[in-house]
Amino acid sequence: MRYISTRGQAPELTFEEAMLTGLARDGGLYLPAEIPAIPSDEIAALAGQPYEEIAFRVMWPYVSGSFSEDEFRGIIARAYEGFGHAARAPLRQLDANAFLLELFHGPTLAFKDFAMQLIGQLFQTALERSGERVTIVGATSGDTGSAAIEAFRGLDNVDVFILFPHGRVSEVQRRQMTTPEDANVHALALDGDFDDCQAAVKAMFNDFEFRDGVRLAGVNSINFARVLAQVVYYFSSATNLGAPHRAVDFTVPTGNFGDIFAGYIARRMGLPIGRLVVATNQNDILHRCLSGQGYHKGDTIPSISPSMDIQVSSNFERALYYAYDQDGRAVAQLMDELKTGGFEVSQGAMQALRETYASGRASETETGATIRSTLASSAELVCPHTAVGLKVAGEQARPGVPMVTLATAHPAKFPAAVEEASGVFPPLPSRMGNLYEKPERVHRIANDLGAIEDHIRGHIHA
Ligand SMILES: Cc1ncc(COP(=O)(O)O)c(C=O)c1O
Ligand SMILES: N[C@@H](CCOP(=O)(O)O)C(=O)O
Repeated sequence: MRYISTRGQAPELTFEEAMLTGLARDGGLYLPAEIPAIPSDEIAALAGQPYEEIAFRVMWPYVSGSFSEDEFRGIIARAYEGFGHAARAPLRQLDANAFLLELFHGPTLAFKDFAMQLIGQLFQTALERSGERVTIVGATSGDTGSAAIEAFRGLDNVDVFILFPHGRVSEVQRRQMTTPEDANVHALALDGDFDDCQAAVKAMFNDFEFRDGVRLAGVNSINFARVLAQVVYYFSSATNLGAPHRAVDFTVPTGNFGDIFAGYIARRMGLPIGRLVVATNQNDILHRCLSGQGYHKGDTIPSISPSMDIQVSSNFERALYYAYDQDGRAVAQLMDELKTGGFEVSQGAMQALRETYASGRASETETGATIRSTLASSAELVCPHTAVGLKVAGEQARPGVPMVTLATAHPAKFPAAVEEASGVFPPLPSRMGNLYEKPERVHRIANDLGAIEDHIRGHIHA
């Protein structure tokens, strides 16, 4: 399997090379040159299999040139052994056709663990083989950072630097990033918002001297391995609900578009997903775009679902690549226009997007009301991101078609917002230990590329 850039101007890579490379050298995002299809009978045979077996069968065609079968089975086993639920991604029924896919049983209580635990193992295997070391730099609005730190802390051949927006993540998210004692973990609180953090990471990748000098690697969803790991739970949940013999719809609380794009890949592989519904909070640039208003950046407004407070939705570039018939030049042109504020989507591309994606938004009031109403109707306390999804799923549900909403984080990651909405304080699961009592270690940093690069160069420990 070869991997190509959405902008068409970077070298083609293997899976392992693309995984260790992060952003393509033309600024684009890597994608498999072809998306392998799984025949219907093989999809049917996934029903009832352990999560790890489904993960192997779904991902194997993408990675087989880079890892042996035994290696990859071992990687998957180690990635998910620490999850707090035997099913890894259990489905919970809310009513006749409404389901929650619980993706928060991993070590940091968010869906990011599904991919990050896996790529932690993939990186270790690849780096031990090559004897190389890398510097991981990531941007987070809260969950990617904690999951990345958990997956890479303590490794000798990796330093992990995480940029998060100062004052704009929840206390639990911040503590998950600032309390690990490992010398290779570096939490950086940036004076700016998530988009500033993400722009800084992309700028570091585009500074080739810095990039090559520190052997930069990325674990944001610019890394296709992140997206690939998330394809698996679409298969595990849909086959549990009767796929491939019937279609299933999904609603995905969306910010950087990685999670919902994984659903698109699953659909292209043959999983009968009817609709993929993008659910946004009040930072609704994606909903506006999918409603035909173009993609135009505004100010990011802090919300009670902070992990989705995003304007530049990184993986939307991958969706545009397919909507524009895999025309890298057209994508590069749109991304150039985005630098100065935004772009219009052509009629043909808009039609292609609408064939796959529907969308909706939830205001702050609606998010809080959904946390309350879900608790009342289903005795289920949900996090604000999941509540955004449930509100939109309620509007988009179709008679007779199961609608699965992705429960992307545990409510205990956002206790203040959940308690204010519901009157119930969500306690941290006991496996999180004494997170609230541990000392924090964090470096506050200006939104200045030179200062960030200098800090990173000066703090690589290996
Ligand atoms: C809890 C939570 N829900 C939803 C999202 C949005 O996911 P994506 O960025 O893949 O669209 C995020 C951030 O990634 C998140 O942390
Ligand atoms: N919501 C994310 C933002 C980064 O997204 P990623 O999927 O590209 O890593 C977060 O929690 O950090």
